Amino acid sequence: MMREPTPSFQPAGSAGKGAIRIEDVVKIYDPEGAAVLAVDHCSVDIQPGEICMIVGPSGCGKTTLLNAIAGFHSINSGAIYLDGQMLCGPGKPKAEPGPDRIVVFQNGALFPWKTVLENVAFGPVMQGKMTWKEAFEKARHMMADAGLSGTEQNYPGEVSSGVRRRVEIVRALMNDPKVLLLDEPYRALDSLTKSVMHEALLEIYYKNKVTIFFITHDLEEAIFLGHRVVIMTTRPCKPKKILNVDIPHPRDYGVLTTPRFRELMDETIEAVHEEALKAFAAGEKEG
Ligand SMILES: Nc1ncnc2c1ncn2[C@@H]1O[C@H](COP(=O)(O)OP(=O)(O)OP(=O)(O)O)[C@@H](O)[C@H]1O
Repeated sequence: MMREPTPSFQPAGSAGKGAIRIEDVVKIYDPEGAAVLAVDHCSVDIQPGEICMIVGPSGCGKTTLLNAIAGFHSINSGAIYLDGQMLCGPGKPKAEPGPDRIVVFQNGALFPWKTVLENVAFGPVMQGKMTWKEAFEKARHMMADAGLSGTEQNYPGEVSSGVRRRVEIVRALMNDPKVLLLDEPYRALDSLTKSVMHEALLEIYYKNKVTIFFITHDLEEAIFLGHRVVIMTTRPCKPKKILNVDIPHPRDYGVLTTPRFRELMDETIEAVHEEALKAFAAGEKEG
C-alpha cells in the first residue's frame, strides 16, 4: 500500500537517536474471536528528537500503537523500528520492553512510600546501572534542571499533582531513554496547572532532546508542544493527516495568541471533528 507522505522534520541539536519507523502495522485483538481491528496498515516516521503528538477519537487505537512500541503487546503484521533496529515485525510479533523506550502513564506510578528523590533514583539502581550514591547525584541534578529542587525529601502524597507529573518525566529520563512514550499524562490536570506543565515539559525537553511520542485529546496541547501532530482516523487507526507545526521552538505560551497558531488549530479541529463524527456514527463517543 502507498505510504502516507510525511512532512520532513529536522530538530536542531538532536543527538540523532530515537528515530521510530512504524511501517504498515496491523493490530487485531482477539483474532480468533471478536477480531477487533484496532490498527490498520499504519505508517508513521518519527525523527530523532521529534515531539510527535498523536490525536484521534477515543478508542481509535492510539494506545494500542504506543503499547506496541513499548513492547507491551504484539502486532499482527508490519514492523516497528527504533534507529533502524527492528523492535517487532516479521518473525517477532512483540517488541522487548527496554529502558530505551520509557512509558509515562496517565495516572502516574510513583511509589508513595518512597521520597521523590528515591523514586527518581530507583530505576537505574534496580537495573544495576548505578550505585545509590551515583543515582542520587544524577537525580538531584536532573531535578534541579526541572525546577524540582526542594522537593527531594517529600513523599509523592505531599507534593502537588503538577510536581508529581514533572517527577515522573525526570524519573523516566534518568534511564537516558531514546524515546519517551506519554499517554495523556496531563489529562486529569486543571488548565492552569496544565499550562505550567507544558512549559516545564518543553524546558526539560530542550535540555534532553529525546524523541517524544505523546498521545492527547487536547488539540491546543498537541499544537503547542508538537513538532508534528498526527491526526488518526477513527478505529481502525492510521494517519488521516500529519500537520507540520511550523512555529519555531523554543516556544512559550505567547504563541497561543498568534494567527498561525489559530490557523493550525482550525486545520486540526476540522480533521479531528470529521473523524469524531465518524466514530460517533459508529457508536463510539468522543473522549
Ligand atoms: N485487550 C483488548 N481486547 C479487545 N479489544 C481491545 C483490547 N484493548 C483495546 N481494545 C479495543 O481496541 C480499540 C483501540 O483501543 P485503544 O485503547 O488503543 O484506543 P485509544 O485510541 O487509545 O482510546 P482512548 O483515546 O480512549 O484512550 C478500542 O476499540 C478498544 O476497545
